[in-house]
Amino acid sequence: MRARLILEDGTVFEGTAFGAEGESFGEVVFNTGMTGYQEVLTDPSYYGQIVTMTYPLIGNYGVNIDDIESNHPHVRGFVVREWSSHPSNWRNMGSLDAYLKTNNIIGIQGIDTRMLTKKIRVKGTMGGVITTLDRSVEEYVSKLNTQGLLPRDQVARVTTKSTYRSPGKNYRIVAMDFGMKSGVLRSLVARGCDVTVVPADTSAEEILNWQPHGVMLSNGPGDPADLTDIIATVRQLIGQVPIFGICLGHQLISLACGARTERLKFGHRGANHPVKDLLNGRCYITSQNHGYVVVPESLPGTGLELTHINQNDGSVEGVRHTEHPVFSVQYHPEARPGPDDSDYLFDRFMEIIAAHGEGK
Ligand SMILES: NC(=O)CC[C@H](N)C(=O)O
Repeated sequence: MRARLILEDGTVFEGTAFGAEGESFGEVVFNTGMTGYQEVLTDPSYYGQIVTMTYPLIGNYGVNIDDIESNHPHVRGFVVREWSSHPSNWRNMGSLDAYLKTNNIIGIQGIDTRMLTKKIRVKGTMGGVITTLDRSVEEYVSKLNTQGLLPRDQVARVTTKSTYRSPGKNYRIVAMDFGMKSGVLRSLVARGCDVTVVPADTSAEEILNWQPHGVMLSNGPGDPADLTDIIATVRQLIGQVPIFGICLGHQLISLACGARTERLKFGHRGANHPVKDLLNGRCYITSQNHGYVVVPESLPGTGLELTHINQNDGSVEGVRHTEHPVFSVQYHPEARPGPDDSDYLFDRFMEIIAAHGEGK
């Protein structure tokens, strides 16, 4: 069946449908990972986005029940050069096509994903629609240019509805779930932590009532500056308890301290972004998925100092507080998908908690 991807600037890509049928609007972004498509599909940070994979063959190892980062896919659409109809892997439990159909995600394949990616790189992230319907291009373009593409309450839509706990014998951690990948929870559980996962609108008072040794601020979708209530909560927590922020969590810490965030032209999404840790001088290959970034010029006077920089574009990849046990990174130390190079940051969190306990 014919499918089209139409961008807000009027560009039309003709391909064939895979996954579900119909039409789906979203923000068109690209991910450069060669593998990890199931983790990408299920990462709640991609809520509202149509994701293009730049690697030309996707689906070749099928899908399974382990490589998921949440209960179901969150992308609005999936774009590939070619999907593999004959997946082969010892863990394979089904095809990508069937998985997308089951989860009602519309896909398009057979388009020039290289041209699409170059267009996004030049013009920046754009709105788009994948459709198998016969509506006119003009109709779609006018809709894309007039309607607000993404809701502003994305975090409220993907956060846990109720508090849950993963018991452990090590430190008590409260994780604020803004659309948390399960990899974050797994990395804490792997260190024996007793983790209580709370909804995004939980107050600082409620969080401190759990008497946590540390608070984890998770990744999540959308523009961090929209989350004024959560920023106020984070501000109240700083100085009370050790805090580690990942991606959206990092942006919220920065905003809570008075720094600013801005939208990147086309974002960082992939599994091989080089980041330098200024504290140990080493470069790490990191897993990334973000469209916003902390403005470096806004850091002075906030109490935050730069700890990590992106080696490709020099952007802010990590900060720490100079007075309080608070630190954060813009990328994904939990990997999934991507390299485990930055796993040591969870150990750093444990060390910071231990040092904080001794100082009391
Ligand atoms: N993975 C994330 O937490 C993404 C954070 C934020 N939504 C951004 O796009 O920058």
